[in-house]
Amino acid sequence: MWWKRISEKNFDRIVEHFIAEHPDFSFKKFLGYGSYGRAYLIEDCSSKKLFVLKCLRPKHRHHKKTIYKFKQEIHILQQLSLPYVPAIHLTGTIDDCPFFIMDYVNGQTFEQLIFQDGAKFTIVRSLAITKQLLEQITQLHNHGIVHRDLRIPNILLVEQQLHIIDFGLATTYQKEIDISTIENPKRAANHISDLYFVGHFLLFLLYSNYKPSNKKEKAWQQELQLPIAVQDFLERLLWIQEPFPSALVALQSIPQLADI
Ligand SMILES: Nc1ncnc2c1ncn2[C@@H]1O[C@H](COP(=O)(O)OP(=O)(O)OP(=O)(O)O)[C@@H](O)[C@H]1O
Repeated sequence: MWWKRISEKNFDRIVEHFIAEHPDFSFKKFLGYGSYGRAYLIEDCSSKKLFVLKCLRPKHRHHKKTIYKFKQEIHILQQLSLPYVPAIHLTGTIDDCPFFIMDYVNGQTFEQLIFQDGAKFTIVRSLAITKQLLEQITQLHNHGIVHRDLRIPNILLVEQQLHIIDFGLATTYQKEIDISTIENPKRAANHISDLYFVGHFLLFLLYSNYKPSNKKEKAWQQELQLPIAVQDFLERLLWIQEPFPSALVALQSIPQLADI
């Protein structure tokens, strides 16, 4: 019956069964879940290539707004054809829940690198990584898409190359937004949102190398004691100072070695 609630565990079994019945794929494991979706690792039986099946969580399967958002993620990924964004290979529904199959990004998220592996990023390395991210974001914006969720679990490193996943909050780039009307930079449908997230991403990288000298927490400007060019750059990303007018200008404004 349509109103019957399926537990997430039962749903995992339904997905596993669906994959087992599919002639092309085999089920490997459950990867994780977010607020909208559950993700599973699957393998193409002939090429042995790994893919991710992302499915709407069953508790949302009758929520029109959530289904719309989920389908928008599919639509956005279908529009993009970029080497650092997973391509979509198949879409469909499992027990009334929409799903899609995309490339598996076989790397580590920056959340894993920093908090599990204890990776430390110097200022120079942090800026080099941020430069790569800004190059990708500039391209995304040129394709008319804003990601709006560029957090450390959604950015992965694969052999020194960054990859971006989870386009669940992405939207089309709106050119005509008056910046003075933006109340929440995280939700803005233009560069302001992604640059704000890049600012936080860069702070995570820089804090990986920070050793607190006393227990009292201070503002990042006092704790990190960054070269002024880096602090100014961060403050513009975070909209503490005048924001950059585009991701391209932010990219062109990355502090150079001589400024550090
Ligand atoms: N293309 C992918 N390649 C590798 N891992 C992925 C991929 N897509 C998702 N994952 C992993 O699967 C897990 C669940 O991802 P999913 O995007 O469903 O949820 P989420 O990131 O927590 O966010 P949301 O709340 O936006 O749905 C996460 O651990 C994520 O790293």
